[in-house]
Amino acid sequence: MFFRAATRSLSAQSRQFSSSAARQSKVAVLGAGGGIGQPLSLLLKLNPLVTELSLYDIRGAPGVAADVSHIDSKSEVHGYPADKLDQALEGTDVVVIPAGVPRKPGMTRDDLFNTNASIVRDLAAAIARVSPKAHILVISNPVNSTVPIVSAVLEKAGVYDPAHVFGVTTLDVVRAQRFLAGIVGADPKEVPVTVVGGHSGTTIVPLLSQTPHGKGVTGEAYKKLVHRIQFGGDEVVQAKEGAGSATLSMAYAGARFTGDLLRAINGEKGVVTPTFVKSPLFADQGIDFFSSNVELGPNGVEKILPLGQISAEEEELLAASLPELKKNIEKGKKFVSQS
Ligand SMILES: NC(=O)c1ccc[n+]([C@@H]2O[C@H](COP(=O)([O-])OP(=O)(O)OC[C@H]3O[C@@H](n4cnc5c(N)ncnc54)[C@H](O)[C@@H]3O)[C@@H](O)[C@H]2O)c1
Ligand SMILES: O=C(O)C[C@H](O)C(=O)O
Repeated sequence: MFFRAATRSLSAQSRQFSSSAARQSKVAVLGAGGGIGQPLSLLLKLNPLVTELSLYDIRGAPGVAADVSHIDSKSEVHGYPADKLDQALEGTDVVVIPAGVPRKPGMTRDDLFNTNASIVRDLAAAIARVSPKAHILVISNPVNSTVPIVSAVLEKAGVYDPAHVFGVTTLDVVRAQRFLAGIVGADPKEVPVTVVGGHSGTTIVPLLSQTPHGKGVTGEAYKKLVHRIQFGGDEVVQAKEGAGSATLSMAYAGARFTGDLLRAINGEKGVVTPTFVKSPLFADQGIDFFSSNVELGPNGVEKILPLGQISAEEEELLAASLPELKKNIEKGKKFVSQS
């Protein structure tokens, strides 16, 4: 039931809600002019649960908005240039942040920290001031650090609600399902995979043993599959040869997670998907942000689900992920405390 909800396709979401009365949901995209921002804005325009779309970027958002606004779905679209961030955020229920620089070959996500940390910090400060009750979906890398940055900025401003801040790790789930399906010859929708931990290299931990198809992949094939899921982002970065990282698959993943949240906000029960949130699961080890299956509800994070039974190999992957995750989280927190 949980997995079915988490893996529902965008078109299924649209079909389900196109005829039912939904509440008003204003969604803002910060970084809407970029490689992810543009197709993400397109996909959000197609979601009937989005009633107003607010597109902001320091470059090009009014043009993207004019273009997307001609699509014959119901929502209103407005574009805002660099000096109109506050207007873009006014009255938003959900803010999705793909603003920031992407990797080039040879870089790690952490190499983006110096540029993206201040971008995300400043956007979070504006959200804290203008729309403090909004749900914030962070795509900008390094997610393991940018989510703690957003959280710390909101905390400093006295408006932090941990149930409203999410790191979007859906692309790891999308990849895990696609790659596993390719190996076992199944439809990706039928091979749901929970991916936990963080969103970079070895902090990405797929729990393949929890699915019948995943359990059947062993030995060298298992090792190769785990590596491909953990380093799928590098595959795209290398193939794009310096022109950026995943944009189209990320737009799909971002729209899927936003759609999941909007369905939960609209009262649908049993919407469960992995996301990187403030979490008690490893807090006793000083890791207070972690991605795991989360049940979403009208107020965002409804319930953080335990990892469940995992294999000895997954125990090892998890143990290997925690020190890096802890370092990334602390780096984000320190950046805000020293700002
Ligand atoms: N979470 C994930 O799974 C995931 C997947 C892919 C990419 N990413 C990350 O998403 C980010 C964006 O990637 P991209 O390929 O779209 O990059 P891009 O360079 O194509 O687009 C980024 C956009 O952000 C805008 N921007 C920069 N500073 C801004 C600010 N202060 N306010 C508003 N907009 C601003 C730029 O003008 C640009 O249009 C990168 O950090 C990338 O690493 C995350
Ligand atoms: O790999 C990247 O830098 C972008 C993104 O985090 C991804 O997983 O594709």
